[in-house]
Amino acid sequence: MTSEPTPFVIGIDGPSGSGKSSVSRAVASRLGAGYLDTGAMYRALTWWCRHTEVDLGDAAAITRAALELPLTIGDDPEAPTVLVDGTDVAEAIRTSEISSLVSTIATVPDVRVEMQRRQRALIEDIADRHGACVAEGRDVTTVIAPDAPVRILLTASEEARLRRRSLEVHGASDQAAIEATRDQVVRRDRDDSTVSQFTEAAEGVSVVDTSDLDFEGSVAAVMAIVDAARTR
Ligand SMILES: Nc1ncnc2c1ncn2[C@@H]1O[C@H](COP(=O)(O)OP(=O)(O)OP(=O)(O)O)[C@@H](O)[C@H]1O
Ligand SMILES: Nc1ccn([C@H]2C[C@H](O)[C@@H](COP(=O)(O)O)O2)c(=O)n1
Repeated sequence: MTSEPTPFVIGIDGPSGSGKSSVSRAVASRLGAGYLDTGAMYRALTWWCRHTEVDLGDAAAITRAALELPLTIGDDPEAPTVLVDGTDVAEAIRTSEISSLVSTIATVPDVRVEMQRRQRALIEDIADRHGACVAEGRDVTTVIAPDAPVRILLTASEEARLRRRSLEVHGASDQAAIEATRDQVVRRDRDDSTVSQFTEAAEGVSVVDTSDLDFEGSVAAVMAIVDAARTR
């Protein structure tokens, strides 16, 4: 009798601008795996709260919105889709407004419980259907999938992360562009790290520092860890 191969889960956490989303998508594509961007789920909830005029100072109202959130998230790493109540919000959730508000939502404890419940179910489903799932965020390696066979903390220096994000958002990395990006990177990480541990690797989590790597180098470093785990 042959047994079914165990679905393979790769968890990648890290601070803002470390390259989690872009590297995770590239790795998932190379592996033919499904992809889950857990941060997109918090962003979608933030968009939904704004859209339905939820008071962002009211934690109970935000929690109710999280429980009711009509979210459909795609798992194709080449084209990850995010629909809320049938509306395509993939672009709308990346605005500076959502980036600056999302931590307020993501630090409500009961919101996290609901999002983590959804994320565990999604990872299981994606891994079952594709044979493997690359899931990225802030607490995948520690809370959502602490038993995943591959767990990676993708880091980069604050300077590198600010430079990357300001290039992406403002098309420049001069001092003015860096200052305009600081809130979305440094303040957001400070707020987010009050509820998740993504600045230091938990036991058993491999660290990939991308500060001095180019994008392909970051992908290759993650692939080397994945390949080693697959042949174990
Ligand atoms: N060596 C590198 N490794 C990964 N990404 C890099 C690298 N150099 C530049 N980048 C670029 O940095 C930018 C930020 O990457 P990405 O959005 O994947 O980060 P992130 O960790 O998911 O950030 P956030 O949590 O804020 O969404 C992207 O435009 C990416 O192409
Ligand atoms: N597992 C996760 C993923 C994300 N968040 C929060 C923290 C971020 O500010 C926000 C958006 O994530 P991003 O798109 O920047 O990766 O969502 C979290 O708390 N836990």
